[in-house]
Amino acid sequence: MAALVKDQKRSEIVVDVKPDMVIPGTMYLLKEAYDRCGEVCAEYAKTFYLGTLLMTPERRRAIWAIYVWCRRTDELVDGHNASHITPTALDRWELRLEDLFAARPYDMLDAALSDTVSRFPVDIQPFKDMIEGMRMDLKKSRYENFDELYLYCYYVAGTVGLMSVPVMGIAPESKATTESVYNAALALGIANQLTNILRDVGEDARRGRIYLPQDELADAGLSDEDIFNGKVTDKWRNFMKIQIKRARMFFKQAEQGVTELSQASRWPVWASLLLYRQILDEIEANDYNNFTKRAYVSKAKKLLSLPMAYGKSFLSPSSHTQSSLLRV
Ligand SMILES: CC(C)=CCC/C(C)=C/CC/C(C)=C/CC/C(C)=C/[C@@H]1[C@@H](COP(=O)(O)OP(=O)(O)O)[C@]1(C)CC/C=C(\C)CC/C=C(\C)CCC=C(C)C
Ligand SMILES: [Mn+2]
Repeated sequence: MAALVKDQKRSEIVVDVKPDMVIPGTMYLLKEAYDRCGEVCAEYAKTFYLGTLLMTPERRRAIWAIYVWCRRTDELVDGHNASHITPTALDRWELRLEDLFAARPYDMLDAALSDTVSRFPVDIQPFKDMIEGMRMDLKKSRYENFDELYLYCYYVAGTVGLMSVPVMGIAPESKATTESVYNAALALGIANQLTNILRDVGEDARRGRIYLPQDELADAGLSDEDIFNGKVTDKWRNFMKIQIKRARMFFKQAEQGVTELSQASRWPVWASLLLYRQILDEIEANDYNNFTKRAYVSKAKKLLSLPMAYGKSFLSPSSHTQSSLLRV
């Protein structure tokens, strides 16, 4: 959060940015705003930031602006001041979102996103839905079944995919339907969030939260108490195997869509997909102890993923002979 608040003074300068009208000084301020988003992104998500460097400059800075808005939204409920956050504060954050979509940004980071949404066909709904996910997080700490958990994952993570595709762009030569690409983007968000949840079981339990389907826990002969006790048993291992399998299924679903994105956008997406998916391998390598051991992908493995992602980014989009993703 320090990176977000570091330049509060400068943040008061940018108001009412009209993207295509050059008011003396405005372009400079906008550049500064985007640069700040890049810095935040580099600080919080180094590998992902590296990945964005291959994108076209306009797309790259737009993704940074979206990243920063998501990070700030998450910080509202997970950051240092989280205990003071009420649904009213989230309502105010949503009004601020509406203002920035109407070209009335509140601070410099909002100004960057305001400019982004004026340049790319980004819809406000996924942003509103992410705020809804944060509201859900404030009032709910258990999920009855996978449907309920899926909805939460859509709100806080699937939305990121929907926000990003209009910026990343679909390859002009792709024959895939727009709908299928959005579905893949949604699947990547869900896969990432399920992975997050499986990695953080212990950490979340210590905050009294269990983001696992209660009915599936019961089917596996497990209760909340077992999670709070944090003992790795065969019941737990079997339960985890099923959860990991499902997360991998969503990653698989996402894979086909990555190839349909514009060439320069594929690398960062492949990189994040490969990196995040490896967290699941690490949970297995930890013998499913996600209570006291944090699954962590080593720097060496991370580095190895980058050329692999780069290679995959040259796979061609679907041709007219591949039917499952066809654009109609
Ligand atoms: C066709 C196709 C596959 C297109 C690609 C679509 C795409 C770019 C999908 C991105 C999916 C993605 C990276 C989702 C993020 C999921 C995530 C980790 C959400 C986290 C939510 C809250 O969880 P929690 O509080 O439990 O987690 P922490 O303990 O706090 O970590 C989030 C933290 C919500 C906030 C999300 C972000 C800060 C990430 C935003 C990322 C982007 C805008 C960039 C996406 C671009 C790339 C290249 C991955
Ligand atoms: Mn969080």
